[in-house]
Amino acid sequence: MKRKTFELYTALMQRIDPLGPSLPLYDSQASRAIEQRAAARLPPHTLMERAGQAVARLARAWQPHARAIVVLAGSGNNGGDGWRAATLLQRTLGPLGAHVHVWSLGAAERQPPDARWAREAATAAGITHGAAPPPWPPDLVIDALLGLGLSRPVEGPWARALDWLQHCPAPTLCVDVPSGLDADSGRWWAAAPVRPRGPRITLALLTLKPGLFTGAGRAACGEALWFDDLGVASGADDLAPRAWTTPSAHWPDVAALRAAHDSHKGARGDVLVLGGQPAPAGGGVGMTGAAILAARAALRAGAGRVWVALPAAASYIPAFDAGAPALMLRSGDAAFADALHTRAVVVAGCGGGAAMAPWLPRLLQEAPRLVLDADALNALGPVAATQASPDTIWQTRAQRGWTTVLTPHPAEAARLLGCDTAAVQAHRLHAAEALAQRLQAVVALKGSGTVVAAPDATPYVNTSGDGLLATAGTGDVLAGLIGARLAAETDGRTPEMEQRMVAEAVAAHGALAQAWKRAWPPAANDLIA
Ligand SMILES: NC(=O)C1=CN([C@@H]2O[C@H](COP(=O)(O)OP(=O)(O)OC[C@H]3O[C@@H](n4cnc5c(N)ncnc54)[C@H](OP(=O)(O)O)[C@@H]3O)[C@@H](O)[C@H]2O)[C@@H](O)CC1
Ligand SMILES: Nc1ncnc2c1ncn2[C@@H]1O[C@H](COP(=O)(O)OP(=O)(O)O)[C@@H](O)[C@H]1O
Repeated sequence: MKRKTFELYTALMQRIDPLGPSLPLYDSQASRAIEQRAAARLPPHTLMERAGQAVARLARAWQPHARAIVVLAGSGNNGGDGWRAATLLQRTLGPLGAHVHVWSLGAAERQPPDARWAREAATAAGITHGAAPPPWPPDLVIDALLGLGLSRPVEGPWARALDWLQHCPAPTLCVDVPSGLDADSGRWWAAAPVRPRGPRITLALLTLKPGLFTGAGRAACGEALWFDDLGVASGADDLAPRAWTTPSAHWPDVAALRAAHDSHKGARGDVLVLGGQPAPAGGGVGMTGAAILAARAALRAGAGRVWVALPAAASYIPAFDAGAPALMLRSGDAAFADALHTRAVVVAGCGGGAAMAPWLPRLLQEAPRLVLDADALNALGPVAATQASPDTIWQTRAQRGWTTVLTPHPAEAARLLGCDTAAVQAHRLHAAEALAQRLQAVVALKGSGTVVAAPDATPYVNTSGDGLLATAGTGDVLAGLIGARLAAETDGRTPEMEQRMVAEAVAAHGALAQAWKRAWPPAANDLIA
């Protein structure tokens, strides 16, 4: 398709840019409320007509040569969108020799009015349909089985249809929410993991939902996520978003650092990384590299001075890091005293093993700016799992206006919350918020679609990054970046600013993976080379 025609077909919709500006995300309850308000002021079926048109337009723009089209339509309004798109596609592509078949599931008599209208119009237009796929192989599939309405396991014929969808090699356009995905949480409700065989894109309708961006969301949506607000500007509504996507990664700001002619290394902010242990022969866990990665990341991101300290007193301290000679390597005690003196951000945990536990009380009581990662979080487990009462150290830190950031991956978050990893992954936003509230801290719950939560605040969901980050040490890099981001801001800060700064560092971390252009995947250190 010519570029101009593609642009014409997609003019009213937006391709979501993972590195783009912050966007509001609405859960299913708010989306339904926005829909009902809009429907009340529009002629009947307007939203479904617009939804059908949007799906048909994107389908034609994406797969202009498709002539054998299967639409999987469920029994709700998601299926209604599919029926409407089928009619519109048959109308425009039929004269060109195309055939559109609807594979419908669920009881027609239970369809909501809009969906019934769309189905009846389709059957009146002669669209072929049935309770099974057609005998011919499709060259385009439209998934309109389950959308906003899914919130329980998918079983029986629905599960078999999902299985067919996943194994189908044809390009698939998912309507609103990929079938099987929970729009609110990003939980995947089908038994087989999300692994579509063919190319896939998703078109979100009316609102962007948080589940599209976190947990299984990114994998389920496929290569691209498009958005059509159906002419209803949800931002103008008084309904609060459930979350925001992370702000675009304008940090580190190299131009600003260049322009700061009157600055000096002390003005850029200081970071101390307390972590790492030498090899097992030295009694440690052999993870000094983790601390070095965090420290190099902080340096690379513009921190003025970065120290590395090993937490175990008896540990051998390397003379210097040949890959980053600007790092200053010290003993834990000496470095911590310096860090307190200079108000450095202390990033604690990366590869610190069991040696982190004895440090924790001191860190929590004395370090005004603290990022707790990895082994520091593991050492916290029993502390965090108890309900916080007003006199806990967490409350005290918050009352003093001190900064506390935790960066758990899902298994670490599960240990802190006293549940299992699956429970965290099933409710990523809730899990991050619960921890943030309990510990009065900013919490970055890592994984696809990192959630950055803070007490009494709307969380951010990160849109940048991809599977390239699924390699050892990338979490240490993130901890260092967060340290540098916080260190750069020495003046007055509010909790909202701190949450935003952490979100910016998370977004910048993901952007590192997206900027990777070489044939071989990066190791963690390559991302900051
Ligand atoms: N509101 C909006 O923003 C707008 C909405 N629009 C569109 O409507 C969609 C929402 O439609 P919706 O509310 O009818 O829900 P939907 O996703 O079709 O699912 C409900 C159906 O699925 C069934 N079902 C559920 N779980 C199941 C399971 N595990 N296994 C089997 N069946 C299961 C459920 O059955 P039941 O629970 O009744 O047994 C019911 O029949 C939305 O995603 C968008 O595409 C746009 O047109 C305009 C703006
Ligand atoms: N599939 C993925 N998509 C996006 N980000 C990912 C993915 N896998 C891992 N990441 C990111 O990579 C980092 C891994 O951190 P972590 O699990 O702590 O690793 P390590 O402890 O080895 O450094 C986190 O920032 C996480 O969000």
